[in-house]
Order: sequence, then structure tokens, then C-alpha cells
Amino acid sequence: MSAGFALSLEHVRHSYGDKVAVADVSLAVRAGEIVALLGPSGCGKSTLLRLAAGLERPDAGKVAVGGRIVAGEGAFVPPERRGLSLVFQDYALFPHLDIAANVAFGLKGRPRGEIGAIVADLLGRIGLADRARAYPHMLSGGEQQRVALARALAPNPAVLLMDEPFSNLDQRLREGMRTETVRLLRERGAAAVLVTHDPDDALAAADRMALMRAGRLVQVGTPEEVFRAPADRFAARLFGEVAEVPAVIAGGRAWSALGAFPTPRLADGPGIVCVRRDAVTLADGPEAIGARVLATRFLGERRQLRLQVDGLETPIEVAIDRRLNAEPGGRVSITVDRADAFVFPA
Ligand SMILES: Nc1ncnc2c1ncn2[C@@H]1O[C@H](COP(=O)(O)OP(=O)(O)OP(=O)(O)O)[C@@H](O)[C@H]1O
Repeated sequence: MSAGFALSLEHVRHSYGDKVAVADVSLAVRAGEIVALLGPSGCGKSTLLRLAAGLERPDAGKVAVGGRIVAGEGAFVPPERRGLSLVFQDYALFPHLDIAANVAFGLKGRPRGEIGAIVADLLGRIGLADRARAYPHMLSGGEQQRVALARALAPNPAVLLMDEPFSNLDQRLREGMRTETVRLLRERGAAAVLVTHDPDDALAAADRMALMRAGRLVQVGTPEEVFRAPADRFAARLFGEVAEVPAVIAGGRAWSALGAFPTPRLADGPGIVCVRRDAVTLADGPEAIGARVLATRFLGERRQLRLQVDGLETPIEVAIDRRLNAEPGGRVSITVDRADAFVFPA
């Protein structure tokens, strides 16, 4: 499976003492592909990245970079000889080196002229051409982050591993850096694994998302695939709030206060129906359900309603077309779009 991929991990495991951090993960990243690795805190994202980088040794399994085995089968290639670069949350620029020297760090041994040209080109691209002689402490967080990215890209790695690279940036800088990072990666055809806790990073930057839970990947797919068929409640919630409603799964259907939903693959038992907020419309019809409006809020594009649905204890929040209105205290009929409702075992 490693041939033809920029990076591949095959049945990789890693424990710290008796704590299993990565249980059994296989993931292959194509040349030039950006994969976002998402999951709750402690699920093993950083450990997986460290295994790919060579900062940890796998207890079992194989890691290959560009088809060459770098860990497993008796091999272990140290990080600096794997042909990949790392970008971490804390940038880790060298404080005693100026910006140009930081960017040049991975280019040791090349002709001076070539180093100068690469550094000048990258500093220009990140908009810091005039700061080449500044030291890291003289730059803002966002500028330091751009330097860290330039430093990682300078040796032209086939694979860039990024661990929460944007998390120290405010929202506006974050979006700018994300766009810039993707542009630089695409330009160079570099593959990347981006560890993030922010689904927006994944939606904006990634070709595929890999969702991790308790040391395992539970779903790998394009953002649209994950959106259309989330593997679990966490995956369903990645793209925005969902209403979660208890259900009973029986005979291939989940029966809930919001109606019955087909569940051909689930065993009978307690379930949860997750409904995207905009899957609810105000409409009468044979399947319509009655609800009382508890509160409304105009959100610009949508109008948010807090509804007490008949037969349901906990109120739900939905987002309807802003041109429709509903008065608090009034009654409405709602229908749920089946394509935006997902059932999981409770
Ligand atoms: N050096 C270590 N020694 C012992 N346990 C560790 C070590 N590093 C991580 N762990 C544990 O391994 C598990 C996975 O950690 P990891 O840092 O890979 O998760 P993560 O998904 O990156 O989390 P976060 O999003 O919080 O950074 C956690 O339970 C963590 O406490």
C-alpha cells in the first residue's frame, strides 16, 4: 500500500507505558494531498504525527515516506532523513538566528547562492522580504508563524506535517495563514497532514478529513462525504450544531418525536437522531410534527427558533429561512429533511 503515496501508515500502534495512544491506524496520503486529522483532545492525533515524523517509534506497523519504509520491518530512519518537514503550534523558531537564517536552517550544505535565492523567494511569498535581518522576538505571532511555514517549506519537502499550526492566531490571521499555507503547498505539490481541532481548517484546506477517536480512525473521506454520511455524532457535529433526539431503533427504523427514520444497518436498541439545524422547515404535510415556539432570534441569513416539539422533553434549536417568521408562544408544524438527519446507536 505504501507505493505511490507520499506518506503511508500501516497498522501503526503506539503506547506510552500502558496507555495506548494509537491503537491501529492505517492512512495513506497521496502526493500533493492535504489531509486534516481531527478528533477530541487526547485521541492520539499528535502521537500519530510524531510517528510519521520519526519523533516516536511505532510499537507495531509500518511508516513509509515516498514508498520508502522509514519505520517498521526493522528499519528506523531519523526525522531529519525522512524528507519531511514539521510545523508545530509554538513555531519553535530559533531565537538566536535572524529570520533569513531561520528559513535557511534546513538548507545546510547547499551552495550559498542557491540558499540565498530560496530564502529570498520564500520571504517574498510570505510578505516578509524586508524583515530578513529581524529576530523572531521582533515579529508578531502571525509573522513568526509565516516564518515557521517558510522554514518548513524551504527544503522542498514532499510531506509537511503540521500540528495545530494556526491555533495561536486570531480569527482573521488564521484565515489568511490557512489560505497562504494551502497556496504554498499546492504550488509546490507538497502533501500535508494537518492536525487541527477546528473543522473550519479542514473545510477550508483539506482534500480529505481523517477523524480519530481513542487511538483509531473512525472515518476518512472528503469533507462532503463526511458531511453527507457522518460516521458518528462527533462527525455529525463537525459542520455545525445538530439537535440530538432520543430514539428507539426497531425493525430497521429509528422511532423518535421527530418521526421515523430508516436505519437499515443498525441493531435494535436505543438510538440518537442527530438533525442538522437547517434540516427543519416550517411546513404542513402528512409527516408534519407540531411544536410550540419558545423563542426566536434573527441571525441574518437564517432565523433561529427554539422549539418545544410535541412528545419531546428537551427543546431543540433549528434554523429556518429568515423570510419566514414565527411568534414566540405560537404553534408551528415542522418537517425534517431525511437527508440531513442521522441515526447512531445511543
Ligand atoms: N509523552 C507521553 N507520555 C505519556 N502519555 C502521553 C504522552 N504523550 C501523550 N500521551 C497520552 O497519549 C494520548 C494521546 O495523546 P496525543 O497528544 O497524541 O493526543 P491529541 O489527540 O494530540 O490530543 P490534543 O488534541 O489534546 O493535543 C493521551 O491520552 C495522552 O495523555
